[in-house]
Amino acid sequence: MVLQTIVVGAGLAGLSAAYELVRAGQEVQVFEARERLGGRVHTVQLNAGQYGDLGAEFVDDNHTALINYATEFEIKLDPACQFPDDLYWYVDGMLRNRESFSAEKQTALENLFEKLQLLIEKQHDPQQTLDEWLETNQQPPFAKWIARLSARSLFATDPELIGVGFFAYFNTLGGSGSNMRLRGGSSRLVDALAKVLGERVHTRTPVRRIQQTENNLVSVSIETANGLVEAKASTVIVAIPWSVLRHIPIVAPFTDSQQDAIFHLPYGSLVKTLLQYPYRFWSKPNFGITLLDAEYQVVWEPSFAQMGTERILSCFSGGSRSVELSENAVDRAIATVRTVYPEAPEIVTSRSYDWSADEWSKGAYCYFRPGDLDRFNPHLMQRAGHIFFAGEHTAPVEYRGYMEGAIRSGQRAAQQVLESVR
Ligand SMILES: Cc1cc2nc3c(=O)[nH]c(=O)nc-3n(C[C@H](O)[C@H](O)[C@H](O)COP(=O)(O)OP(=O)(O)OC[C@H]3O[C@@H](n4cnc5c(N)ncnc54)[C@H](O)[C@@H]3O)c2cc1C
Repeated sequence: MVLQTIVVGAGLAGLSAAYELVRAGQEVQVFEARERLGGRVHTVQLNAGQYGDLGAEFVDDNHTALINYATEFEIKLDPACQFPDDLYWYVDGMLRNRESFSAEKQTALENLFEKLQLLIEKQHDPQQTLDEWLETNQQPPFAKWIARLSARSLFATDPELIGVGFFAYFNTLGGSGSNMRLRGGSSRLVDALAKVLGERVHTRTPVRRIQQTENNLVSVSIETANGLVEAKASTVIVAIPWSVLRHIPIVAPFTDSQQDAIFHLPYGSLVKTLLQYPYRFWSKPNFGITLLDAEYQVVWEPSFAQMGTERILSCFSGGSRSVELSENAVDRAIATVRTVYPEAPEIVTSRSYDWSADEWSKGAYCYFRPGDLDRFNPHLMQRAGHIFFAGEHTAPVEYRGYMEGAIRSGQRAAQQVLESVR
């Protein structure tokens, strides 16, 4: 039997693609390697009915595709952090927000972002890493410190690796600074999409090989409880990270540039650790987002709008520092929180996840090295024969590394499939 469309991967990209195709009256089957759905969206339950997200969590107010789905599925969005008011830095042993910096530091920050803006207005993708640019442009030490910290905390990579063009471009984008969270956790959206798709979604079915055959069908080898099964489809949407795809044999009419991108698109490293405390031990009702130059570079409170006296802190470690945490991740997160709040009590419970060590994501999300925007970007969302691509890495640059990017890419891939069969 020949299926209409096979979707590989049930993260938000694959599920959105399948959902849009089903809405358009197409037949779809989704194959997911893990036992659970959602991929890098992973809500977990903690004590006392509270929950946290080990993967994606924040929704910007310009993430309209996600907000539209949330409205459609009647999932409420709670306010989270508001930028820049809720942003704090732990500098010289003190918590500071932007207003409490000295005039000299404020000017250094303003100049940094102005110079980055000017840089990309002149050159699309300069051949320098963020670190090289900071040094050659003789930025003051405070500006360098903030920029390096931002690379780790936003892009999950090191300033010695990320291209200054991508860093600058991304920093000039974004919503108004008003952030939200899906009430009940990000997995609620995954569950809502999966509910509509029903039995079309299959878990514990890793795809081991993809091949476009001579008769223009795509043959997909799927591992099942009963062994390897071959399925054939007219079109396939591959919605898995390319950090994983590069390890799967795939035969398709790729261009050299597409192959280059599949094999070399880099992914950041990220450990996210949730610490649940018995009570709130900070003075402000809203913990805000605190950036610090430690093993974890960002700490915030995801339980702000949740019931109960327990409070959760999310700790985020990006780049090479996250790789060094290994099995001590929870202890290191506790120590990081105590750097800022020495009075922090013993935790009630914790959950931690290393996304680089995860077999089905092999990294956090993609980033671009110097020159990568020009080298990879034009090829990421192109089809190869009857094989189409979705996933945050194939979204418009401003939505990369976001749930919004995953959803938009899934919707775009579904549209490409529909146009191809018309
Ligand atoms: C720690 C962390 C924090 C984040 N924070 C935010 C945030 O606050 N806000 C935000 O918007 N975004 C955030 N993101 C990014 C967001 O999670 C991703 O951009 C988005 O979820 C990616 O969705 P996707 O569908 O492209 O990929 P994935 O979610 O990775 O889905 C791919 C799916 O394919 C499956 N798969 C892989 N290989 C195979 C195979 N061979 N066969 C079958 N299935 C396979 C995987 O198991 C997975 O389920 C965060 C990411 C991480 C890791």
